[in-house]
Amino acid sequence: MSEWPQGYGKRVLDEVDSTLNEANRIAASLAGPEWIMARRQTAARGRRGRTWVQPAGNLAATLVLRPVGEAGQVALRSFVASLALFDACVSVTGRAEGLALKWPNDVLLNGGKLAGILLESSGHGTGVAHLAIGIGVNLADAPGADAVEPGAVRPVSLLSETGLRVEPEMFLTELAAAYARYEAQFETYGFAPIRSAWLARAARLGEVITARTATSETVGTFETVDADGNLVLHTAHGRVSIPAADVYY
Ligand SMILES: O=C(O)CCCC[C@@H]1SC[C@@H]2NC(=O)N[C@@H]21
Repeated sequence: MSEWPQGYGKRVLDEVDSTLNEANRIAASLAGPEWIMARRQTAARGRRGRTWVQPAGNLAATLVLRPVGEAGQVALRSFVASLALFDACVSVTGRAEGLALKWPNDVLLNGGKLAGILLESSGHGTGVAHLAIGIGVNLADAPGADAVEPGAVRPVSLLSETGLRVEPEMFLTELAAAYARYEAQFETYGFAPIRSAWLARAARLGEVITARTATSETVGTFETVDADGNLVLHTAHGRVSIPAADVYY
């Protein structure tokens, strides 16, 4: 069991609309990074405007930061957070087998979606005033397959896949400790080591995948993630670099 990381605050709420909303409300008053956890969310959101379903016993948390740097660099914390999530899963289960990262930042377990991340920021000019990293982990229960769109990875829970019951607050401590380690690495050495570590845990690297946006679909071999965090596919028309999309297998 890890120690709570120094320099990071924590607040635990019984109920809130969304920990991302709470992050927006308190960001200006914070002196340092703060984790907000909620046992229940009444209006949780996922990526691309989707609703996030949070059965009881699952983790819902948001980390609020005031990062230095321009927006593109700040957004790379999506990879920092997904690596931390991966490590927290290893800490609580004692094994990395079956775990993988799906671009841009989902954590998969046995091929199903165990956890998702949603980054939101408020900005001024090219900078970012605060960054909120919202994280949902299906610890106890996963929403039914009907809660996700056709073709999406099926949701799974840690309990159903491993038989392990992990309390949200205990998981949050592992997550916060892992995040603090990767954040320190990112601040000292930049994106390169984070990128390498992420690629070493990537799902479907070298395989044909589909990247979809609201207006386009690209099919190609998953070559790499570049130095800006873009998904790089080798397609019939050459190399394509994709900054934002949903990936389908
Ligand atoms: O679509 C995804 O995969 C991202 C899901 C992010 C869910 C988390 S739960 C805590 C935080 N609060 C929210 O309203 N959403 C994020």
